[in-house]
Amino acid sequence: MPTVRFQAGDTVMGRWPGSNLYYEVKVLSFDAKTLLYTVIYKDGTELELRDADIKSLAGFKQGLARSRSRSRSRSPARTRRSRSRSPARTSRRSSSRTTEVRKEKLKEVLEVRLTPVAIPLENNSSNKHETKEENDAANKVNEKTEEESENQVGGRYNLRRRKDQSDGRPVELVKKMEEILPHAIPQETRKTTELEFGGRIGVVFWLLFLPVVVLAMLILCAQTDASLLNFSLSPPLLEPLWDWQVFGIVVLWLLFQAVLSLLPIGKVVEGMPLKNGKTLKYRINGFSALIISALAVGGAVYYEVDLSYVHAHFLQFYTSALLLSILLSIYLFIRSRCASEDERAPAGNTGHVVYDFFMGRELNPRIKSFDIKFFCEMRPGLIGWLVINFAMLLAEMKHKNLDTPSPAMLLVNGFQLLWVADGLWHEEKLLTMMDIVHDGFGFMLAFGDLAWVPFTFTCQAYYLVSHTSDLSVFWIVAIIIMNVVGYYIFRQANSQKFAFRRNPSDPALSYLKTIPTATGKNLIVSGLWGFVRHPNYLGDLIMALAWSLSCGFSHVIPYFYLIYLVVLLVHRDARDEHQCRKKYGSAWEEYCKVVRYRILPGIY
Ligand SMILES: NC(=O)C1=CN([C@@H]2O[C@H](COP(=O)(O)OP(=O)(O)OC[C@H]3O[C@@H](n4cnc5c(N)ncnc54)[C@H](OP(=O)(O)O)[C@@H]3O)[C@@H](O)[C@H]2O)C=CC1
Ligand SMILES: CC(C)=CCC[C@@H](C)[C@H]1CC=C2C3=C(CC[C@@]21C)[C@@]1(C)CC[C@H](O)C(C)(C)[C@@H]1CC3
Repeated sequence: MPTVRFQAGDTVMGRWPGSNLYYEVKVLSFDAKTLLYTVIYKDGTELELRDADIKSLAGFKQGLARSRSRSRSRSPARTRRSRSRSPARTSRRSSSRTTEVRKEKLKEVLEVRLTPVAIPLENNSSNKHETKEENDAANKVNEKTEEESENQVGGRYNLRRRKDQSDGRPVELVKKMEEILPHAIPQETRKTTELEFGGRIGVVFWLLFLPVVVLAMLILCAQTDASLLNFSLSPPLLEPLWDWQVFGIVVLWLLFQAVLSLLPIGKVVEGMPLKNGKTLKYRINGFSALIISALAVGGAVYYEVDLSYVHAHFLQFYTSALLLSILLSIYLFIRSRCASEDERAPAGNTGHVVYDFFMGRELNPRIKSFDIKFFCEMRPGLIGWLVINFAMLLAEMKHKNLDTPSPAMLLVNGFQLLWVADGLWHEEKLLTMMDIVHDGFGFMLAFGDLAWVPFTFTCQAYYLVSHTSDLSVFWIVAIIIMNVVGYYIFRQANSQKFAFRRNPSDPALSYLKTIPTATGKNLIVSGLWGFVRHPNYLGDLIMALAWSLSCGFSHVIPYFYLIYLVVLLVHRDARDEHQCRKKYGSAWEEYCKVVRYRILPGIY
C-alpha cells in the first residue's frame, strides 16, 4: 500500500515538468493505481505529478535554507565544475549536436517555457534575490534536483485539460505558450490580432510617408541654406530624379555584395530554432565583405574613379534604391504565397494585403542557401553607408578645395565606420534579434535596409559637403569622449546580454546579480542592465548625439538620424516591454521596480 503523503486541499511545492522549478500548487487528488497526484497551479493548469516531484512547503523551505548555507561554504572551483556539467547550461551554439538532440532540446525548452503564471520560487519573490548569494542558492536548489530531472522521461507527467474546457487544451497554458513561443502553436490556434504601426490605415500612411520623407530630407540637405523655411522644390533639384547608369551601379553593388556573402569564407552558424524545430544555417563573413569592399573602393580611387559622382547623383541613387526595394517587396510578397505555415511571420499574416505587404509575410525568404533578409539587413545598406560617407568626404574636399577633409567630416566618417564595423564584427548576434527571429521581410525592412539606412544614416556626411561646421579643439575632444562612452555602453550591454543568454553560468559573468523568472531564464539586474532597462539603446543614442553634434547647431538636418533613433528606440522599447511583461510576468514587474528607468536614467 503506497504512502499518501499529501491530502486533497494541501498546498505544496510542485516541480514544473521538464524543469527544476517549483511552484506553489494545490493537491486535488491522488490516484492509487498510477501513484500520481493531480495538482492545480495558480493559473488553473492541472497536472499529474509523481510523489518525488512534490515537496511540502516546510520541507521545501528547509531544503532551500540548507542549499543556501552549502552554497556559501562551497568553493568557487567546485561550483564551476558542477555548473558546467549541466547540459542545460552549455552553449547552444558552441556544441556540435545532432539535429535529433536539438529537437529533444527544443522540446525540453518548450516544456520549461510553458510555465504557468505562478508565484515564483520563494527565494524569487523577496527582494533579497537581488543579491548574488541568493542567486547562487537558487542554482544549488536546481543542482540538487538535476539528477532527479535526468531520470525523468516522457510519460511521467500528464498535461490534463481543465474540466471546464471543451477543446482539450488548457486555455491558460495555450495562451501562455502563445505569448512565450508564438512559433510553437499551430497556425489555426493563433491569429494576429494586434496590428502595429497604426494598423491598416497606419501602414498606408507609412508606405507613402517614408519614401517622401527621405526625398525631402535629401533635397533640403542639398540646399545651401538647409533650414526648413527655405525648403523649395526648384526645378534643378527635381529634374534629375532618374538615371539608368546610376541604377546599373546600384544593381552591380547589390550583386557584388551578394557574391561576397556567398564566398566560402567565415564560419557557418545556426540561427534560432524555427516553428518546426529546425534551424537555418548562416554564413558569417560580414567583416570580410567589409574589408574586400574597402579594398575595391580603394582600388577604384587609385585608378582615379571619381567617387564624388555619388554626391553629384545622390538623388538618383536614392530613387534607384527605392525602386529596387519596391520591386523586392513585390517579389517577396508574391513568393510568400508559396511559403508554408512554418515559414510565415506571425505579424505579417493578418490577411490584409497592404498591411501584410508592409510587415512581410515570410520570415526567412531564401533562394537556396542565400538568406535575403539577413543579407539585406547587414550588407548592401550598411557597407553602402560607409562607401557613401567616404564619397562625401572626397566630394567635400573637391567642392571646398581642401587638401584634407574637415575635422567634422573626419569625425562623422570615423564614428560611423566604427559603428558599422562593430555591427559586422558581431554579425552573428543579429541572428537572435527580433528583426530576424520574429519580423517578416516585407516593404518596411526592404525599404529600411536598402533605402532608409544608406540615404538617411548618411545625412551628416551629405550635409557637411555643402555646409561647414567649425569645431574647436575642446569640442572635438568632448565629442570624441562622448562617442567613446556611448560605444562602451552600447557594446558592453549588448555583449553582456548575449554572453549571459548563451551561457548564464559562465564564470566570467558570475559577478552579475540576476532575477530568476518563471521561464527558467534570468534577468540581469546589476551593472549596466541594473542602471536602465535598455542600456544598449542609451549607448546607441549617446553615439548618435555625438555624430550630430559634430555638425554643429546651425540646422536640424544633421539631427535627423538622432530624431529617427529616438522614435525607433522608444517604440522598440515599448514593443519589447510589452513582450517581456507577457513573457516574464511578476519577475518583469520586479525588474521594473528595481530598475526604474527604461532608457534615460532619471528621465525616461
Ligand atoms: N541604429 C539603428 O537603427 C538600430 C539599432 N539598434 C540597436 O540594436 C541593439 C539590439 O537591440 P534590440 O534587439 O532592439 O533589443 P535588445 O538587444 O535590448 O533585446 C531585448 C531583449 O533582451 C532581453 N532582456 C531584456 N532585459 C534583460 C535583462 N535585464 N537581462 C537579460 N536579458 C534581458 C529580452 O529578451 P530575452 O529575455 O528573451 O532574451 C528582451 O526581449 C541595440 O543596441 C540597439 O540600440 C536596434 C534597432 C535599430
Ligand atoms: C523607418 C524604417 C523603414 C525603419 C526600418 C528600420 C531598419 C532600417 C532598422 C531596424 C533595426 C535595424 C538594425 C540595424 C540596421 C537598421 C535596422 C534594420 C543593425 C543591423 C545595424 C548594425 C548594428 O550593429 C545592429 C546589429 C545593432 C543593428 C540592429 C538593428
